[in-house]
Amino acid sequence: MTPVIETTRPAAGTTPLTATLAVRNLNFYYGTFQSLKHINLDIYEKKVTAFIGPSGCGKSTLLRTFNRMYDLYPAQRAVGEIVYQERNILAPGVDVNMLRAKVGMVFQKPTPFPMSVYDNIAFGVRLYENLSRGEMDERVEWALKKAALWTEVKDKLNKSGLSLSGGQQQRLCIARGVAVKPDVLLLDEPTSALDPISTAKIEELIAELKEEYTIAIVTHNMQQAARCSDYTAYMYLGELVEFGETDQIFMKPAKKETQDYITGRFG
Ligand SMILES: Nc1ncnc2c1ncn2[C@@H]1O[C@H](COP(=O)(O)OP(=O)(O)OP(=O)(O)O)[C@@H](O)[C@H]1O
Repeated sequence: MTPVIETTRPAAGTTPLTATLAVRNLNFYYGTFQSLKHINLDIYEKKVTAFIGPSGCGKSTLLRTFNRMYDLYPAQRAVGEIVYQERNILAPGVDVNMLRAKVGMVFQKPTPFPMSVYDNIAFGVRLYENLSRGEMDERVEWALKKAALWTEVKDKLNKSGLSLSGGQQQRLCIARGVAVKPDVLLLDEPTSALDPISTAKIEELIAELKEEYTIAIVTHNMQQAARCSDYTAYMYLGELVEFGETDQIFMKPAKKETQDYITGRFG
């Protein structure tokens, strides 16, 4: 098969992989509608996993199971196992607030809180830690540096987060997620509302963040998946069609459906 999209990342190393999240026979229901069917896959530690597939195939639904975001809605139900730190996070009795601190999420549309840049970061940290003012200042600076935003906002820490540009707001949301020191960052189409320069900044940021965090990203942009991710999952109609190293998925997909989707012959 001819290469479909060239990837430029180095080949995957030989270091053994650790599954930060192990998804086992996961099914998901919106009321009576089943939107995920028997999903099995591992999200590897300190790797970027991209979820691709046509609209409505279940990418966001799957991402939202990883920190039980769906729990906020009574008719939504996940059945199966997602093992994180040797525990099934779907089981009753899991501390969902703690889970969401460890498995943070950034949404498609930037969602800063209507408060200062500083407080956007400090707000979440205060929920979990009791830091002195000096320690909090350090944490805010650290998180903004991690999100490659510090130099742009260091003189505007008391300005509203909503006064920043769209790209800056999205990096503020990433800083907010990173500030509570999570293990996993879930990014749901994080650049779809951004211009190419902001998109490039977020992609660079993803490459840096994966040194320390496990990242799962939903994207409609094939080039972005090819550029940013180490592993790619192709989904269709609630099923996981193919999962593998990004190079393999984009250059030599095993399934014809995957090939058709990434070459644009589908949908
Ligand atoms: N709140 C909801 N209530 C009922 N059905 C829903 C709800 N949210 C999503 N669905 C359905 O679940 C399926 C999966 O939706 P999901 O949003 O996960 O897809 P997606 O792959 O992320 O799509 P997109 O790329 O368009 O964002 C779709 O059939 C959708 O209509």
